[in-house]
Amino acid sequence: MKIIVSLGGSVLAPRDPDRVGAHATVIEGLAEEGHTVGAVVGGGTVAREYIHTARELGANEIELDQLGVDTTRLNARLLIAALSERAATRPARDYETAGAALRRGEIAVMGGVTPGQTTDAVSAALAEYVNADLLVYATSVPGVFDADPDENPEAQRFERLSAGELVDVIADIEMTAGSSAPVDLLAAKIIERSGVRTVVLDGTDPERVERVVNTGEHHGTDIVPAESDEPTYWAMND
Ligand SMILES: Nc1ncnc2c1ncn2[C@@H]1O[C@H](COP(=O)(O)OP(=O)(O)O)[C@@H](O)[C@H]1O
Ligand SMILES: O=c1ccn([C@@H]2O[C@H](COP(=O)(O)OP(=O)(O)O)[C@@H](O)[C@H]2O)c(=O)[nH]1
Repeated sequence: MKIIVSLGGSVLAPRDPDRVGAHATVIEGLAEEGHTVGAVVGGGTVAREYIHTARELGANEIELDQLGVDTTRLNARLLIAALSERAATRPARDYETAGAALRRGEIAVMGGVTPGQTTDAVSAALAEYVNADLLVYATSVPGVFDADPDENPEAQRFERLSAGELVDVIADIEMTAGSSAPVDLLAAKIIERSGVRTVVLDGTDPERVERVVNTGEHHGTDIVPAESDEPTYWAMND
């Protein structure tokens, strides 16, 4: 299968070499099993530290986003450092470069691409560009909820959402540089138009990524194409 894995910066914990190494081991394992694998790495706490400081200094949101992009590329280099020579030697800065690496049988690694989005959108765009079979968001919560679970203990996790429903859920989440969301709005729209099979799961344990790829099993949120005849969260709760 052709798989794009979006590694949330909060999950990669760049100051923890064991965590970075564990994610690299899973990605390498998938490649060794014959899968074509691309990884996109987020900015995490380091990005947010830079963004917070620069915001205090009066930088605008585009300047802050660019700081975030640069930080995601540093984190991407950390993942590359943990991967074997199967991986491209530097983070791809555009989708053509990443796609060419995948065609050569390499593990492509990306960070951010441009201001006004997050690496969630990079992951969705790369998945669409290479016609991926599966897009996995390894984030810091077990899926998409009807409210921020870190703020609302009553938040309910969606087992399944259509891509259109995902857009509706994400649309109200504030988007400033460094803001948090399980999937950003542009990513949700790209997932909707491309119909790429998508799963949002808690990637703290990298083995969950391997399991969803090889068995389809997970305890996160399935984002299914609109025409899916299986009931989604709202249908079940009418
Ligand atoms: N509706 C929601 N469903 C799930 N998580 C949400 C939602 N709204 C906000 N969040 C927040 O989004 C965070 C995940 O986004 P983010 O911090 O960008 O993680 P990552 O590093 O994986 O990209 C969660 O920790 C959660 O607090
Ligand atoms: O293509 C991109 C990727 C990232 N970012 C900026 O970098 C920050 C960190 O990226 P991301 O949110 O994906 O990191 P994570 O949430 O995974 O830590 C984002 O909030 C944006 O401000 C951006 O502007 N364009």
